[in-house]
Amino acid sequence: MPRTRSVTVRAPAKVNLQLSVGGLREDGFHELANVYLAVSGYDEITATPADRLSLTVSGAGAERVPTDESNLAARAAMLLAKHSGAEPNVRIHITKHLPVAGGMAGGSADAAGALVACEALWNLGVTRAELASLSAELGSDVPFSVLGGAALGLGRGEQLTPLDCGATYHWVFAIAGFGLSTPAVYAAQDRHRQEAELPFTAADMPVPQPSAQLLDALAAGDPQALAASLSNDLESVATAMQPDLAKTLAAGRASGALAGMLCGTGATTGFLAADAGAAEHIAEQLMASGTCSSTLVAHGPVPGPVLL
Ligand SMILES: C[C@@](CO)(OP(=O)(O)O)[C@H](O)COP(=O)(O)OP(=O)(O)OC[C@H]1O[C@@H](n2ccc(N)nc2=O)[C@H](O)[C@@H]1O
Ligand SMILES: Nc1ncnc2c1ncn2[C@@H]1O[C@H](COP(=O)(O)OP(=O)(O)O)[C@@H](O)[C@H]1O
Repeated sequence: MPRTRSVTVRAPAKVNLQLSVGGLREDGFHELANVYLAVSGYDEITATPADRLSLTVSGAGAERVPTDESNLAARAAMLLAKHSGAEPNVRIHITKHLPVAGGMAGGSADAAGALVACEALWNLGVTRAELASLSAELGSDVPFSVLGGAALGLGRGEQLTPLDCGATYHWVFAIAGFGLSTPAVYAAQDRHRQEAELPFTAADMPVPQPSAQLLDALAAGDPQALAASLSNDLESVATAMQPDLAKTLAAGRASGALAGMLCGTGATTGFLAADAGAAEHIAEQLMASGTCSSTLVAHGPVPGPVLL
């Protein structure tokens, strides 16, 4: 029996511990070796029975999120309804806390949250693994947002293998006052490779591989070793597009972070801290530096979307 009352889910952000970008494929996506970690910053997604599909958004950056059928959460509800033969008769409300176009997979979190909320509302008995596999058509990051935890993502990021984490890792995220478009950053990386006369197509480049050093450090629960293994191939091109990011990275590193890096395609920067106390200190220093608009102190791994 479908539920008659609202279902609310909180859905986490992600950080990429390794983002190795291989060649451009004919379908317009890049081959990746993408190591994901779900972290404790969340959007909330509420699904309420209704006589048609509708969507509203509130919270930070809500004015930059579409409320029509292009919203990833609305697309998720339509996809699940089609898959299960249900009618997408649901009112979805998203409360944004995650940065929009921030490289933390906020939109993917909203899609994952909508899938989990609608699955519960319509009482479909679809497993989390099925939701993850279904969700790949919504976006490359959405399957990870459905599963959470830590995982290696191959292909365009959607082919997931769960990873062991030997510890909870503490992070500070510096939210920028601007966003960066994911396709624009990937395209800038391709242009850079072409201008440098480097190979840039999947036909001419090897498939990127996960770093054994990173996976060992992650499993060992050693933040110092993890810090030494973090990498993001898109950091230099994104920093060239938004030079202010270099100032934020410098400020976080100077305040005692074990490492600082761009989150995905940005514009958020992430700083790994030795422990929870160090994370609070780094967040204070980052705000005092004036190089970001806000900070998020978070830890990971955390599970995927959870019913509240
Ligand atoms: C860079 C990453 C790292 O996790 O995250 P963000 O920084 O955006 O959060 C992802 O690759 C983003 O995944 P996602 O945001 O789901 O992207 P999608 O909707 O699948 O694709 C949007 C566009 O990004 C580019 N794209 C995406 C994934 C990929 N492997 N190669 C690409 O070239 C393509 O131009 C594509 O049209
Ligand atoms: N539910 C959603 N939340 C945020 N952005 C969304 C959503 N649905 C669609 N979008 C669009 O996707 C773009 C990327 O959003 P987001 O997922 O926040 O960033 P990123 O891909 O950098 O992690 C936004 O600029 C917005 O236009």
